[in-house]
Amino acid sequence: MGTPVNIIVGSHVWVEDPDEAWIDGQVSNINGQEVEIQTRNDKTVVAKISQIYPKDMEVSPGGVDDMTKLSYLHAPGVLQNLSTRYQLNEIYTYSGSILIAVNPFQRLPHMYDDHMMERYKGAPFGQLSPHVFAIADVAFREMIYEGKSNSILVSGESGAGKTETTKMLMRYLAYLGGRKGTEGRTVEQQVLESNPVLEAFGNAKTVRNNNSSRFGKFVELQFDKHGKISGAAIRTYLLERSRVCQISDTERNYHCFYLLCAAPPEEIEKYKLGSPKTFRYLNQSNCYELVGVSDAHDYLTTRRAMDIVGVSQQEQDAIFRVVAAILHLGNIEFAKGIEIDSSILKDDKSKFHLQTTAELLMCDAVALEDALLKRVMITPEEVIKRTLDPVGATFSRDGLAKTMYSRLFDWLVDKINVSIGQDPNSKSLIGVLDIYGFESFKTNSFEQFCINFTNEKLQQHFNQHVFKMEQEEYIEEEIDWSYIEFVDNQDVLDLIEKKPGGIIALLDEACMFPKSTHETFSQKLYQTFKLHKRFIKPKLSLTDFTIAHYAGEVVYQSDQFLDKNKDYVVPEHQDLLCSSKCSFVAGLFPPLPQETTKSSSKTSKFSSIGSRFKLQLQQLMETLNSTEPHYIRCVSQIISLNRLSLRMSTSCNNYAVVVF
Ligand SMILES: Nc1ncnc2c1ncn2[C@@H]1O[C@H](COP(=O)(O)OP(=O)(O)OP(=O)(O)O)[C@@H](O)[C@H]1O
Repeated sequence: MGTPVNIIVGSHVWVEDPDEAWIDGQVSNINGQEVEIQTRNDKTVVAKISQIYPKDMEVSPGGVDDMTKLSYLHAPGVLQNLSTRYQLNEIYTYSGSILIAVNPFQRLPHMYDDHMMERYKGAPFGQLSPHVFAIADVAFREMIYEGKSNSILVSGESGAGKTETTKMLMRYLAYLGGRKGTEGRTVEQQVLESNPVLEAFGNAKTVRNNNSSRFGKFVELQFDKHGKISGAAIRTYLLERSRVCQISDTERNYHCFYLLCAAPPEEIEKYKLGSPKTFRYLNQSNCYELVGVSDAHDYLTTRRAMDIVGVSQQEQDAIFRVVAAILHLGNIEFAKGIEIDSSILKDDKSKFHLQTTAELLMCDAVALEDALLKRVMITPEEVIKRTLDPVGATFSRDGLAKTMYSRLFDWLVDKINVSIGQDPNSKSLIGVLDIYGFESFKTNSFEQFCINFTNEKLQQHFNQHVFKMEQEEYIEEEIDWSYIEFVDNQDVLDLIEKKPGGIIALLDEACMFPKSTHETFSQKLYQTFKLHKRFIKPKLSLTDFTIAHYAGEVVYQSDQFLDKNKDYVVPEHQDLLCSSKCSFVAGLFPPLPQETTKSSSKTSKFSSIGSRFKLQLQQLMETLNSTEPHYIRCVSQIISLNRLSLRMSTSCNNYAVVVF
């Protein structure tokens, strides 16, 4: 809705434009609720009066460094301000206490050098130009002077600059809380060096970003009573498992695969590797190299970073053995066997890759073949070996690759945490959250569902924070605050996570019931949420479903929801790797706890990715709720500024712009 000001003939206004999102012009005629505008590009546009916005003619040509200084707080005004500043290389702008960071897509070393850090150290907020260091500085000072834990939440869509921003925050906090002149591996050094390691194993090239993090991350820096970093913990969320086996063209698999293929010759020989083009898990896309990146160089950098975060040479060797094994595993192909629904290794090449996989994983080659091709079924009468057809065997192979990779990633995170060490006596912390932003693609699967669930949670946290700030401000000014509107998205959260009866609970139920399909699951959703105002059944599909999220409607394709939700390792794979002669590999597959009683039902044994993720999010929210939050919203480029949806908070000026 347009801002309620008097629009008359001659008023300067903003109106929507299909090319530029918003264009300015002058009102030339008013006819009831319809207004005619002569736009800057000499077009005549007719729009409803409620759809136009007054243009601030007094705003300085360089824009304002804080949106709350704008006369009119509306989407076109805010976007215009960001755009003006961006053209002057001012990538940071405040909106009250929130920082908006526009991705510069170029290195700006002078913005982040030691001199800059020194300038921002202790400077009152708002005294200097908006900057990521200023946010970190406030968090640090609040922690020191008020003894409070703080958190910095970095959000934005893929490629917007969250990870780069997070790195700057960590560097600045390490600068403030580091121990100068300390020899050896300090906590802050290890935290900073954990980046290249996690990026090698958790980042990949996507359509939008050459170095896209395919997991969420919360880094908790613990401080001692002198304000020095005394420990740290890294928590990661929901690594994209499907990428290990499936990539679309122009994208790449996880960086580590290409790094290893570019390793020094003796390692290539040791792991029997070759060009990435020869591996199925890599050659589904034609993209092998990244402009301006040397995989050979990054391999050595990753190795060095692993040294610093405390991964021993022996462990590094085992890690890359598993990475190589996954590549060889992906090259094992299957053909139909003689018996019905059975399969055999397709050819000699497949036999070679099976043999190599077994050697690298230090397990028995025949046992590996059996684990890929057969399933053991235990009935009350007997134990039956069932064979898998080639489709089933391929599915089994990919399942094994994904499980190995995600366990390897979790191992690395645990190792980094153990080696950095926690400070049990720390009284305060600063947490930095770098997590995937809201996603809505042409096809949206379980991953998007979880990502958007996360964003609903964070949005609620943000709403609650803004509401609290507004209340405090009103109380201070002795104004009745009972009429402040509280924007709430609890209804979407209930739809997703309510127990029983939410989508995650229904999905778990479907996964536990052997006869369920994505069709029956979708039917159950349609029945249950027939009247839910946030749930929509699309007219033309029998299995898709739409959720009306706070940031817009997203249509989800349910066909892989059941598979992707099952947190299940095939017992044959578990047994195979648990008995590997390599203690590292065996350690990734620790023996499962024995069933103690016969009555332990399916329900208690069943574990799902969705429910585990829900629990992780709950814990994250508890941590965030116990901290003083600060927000940074990253925006990918000026073009996406136009798409940026903005919502205005109802009252308080300081927190007036709610940016998604
Ligand atoms: N402050 C910055 N200075 C220079 N370059 C930047 C900055 N922020 C982002 N970039 C550039 O944009 C690219 C994408 O940024 P980044 O990886 O941080 O995005 P992201 O929001 O974390 O994306 P994803 O969600 O896909 O991981 C970086 O590789 C870098 O080239």
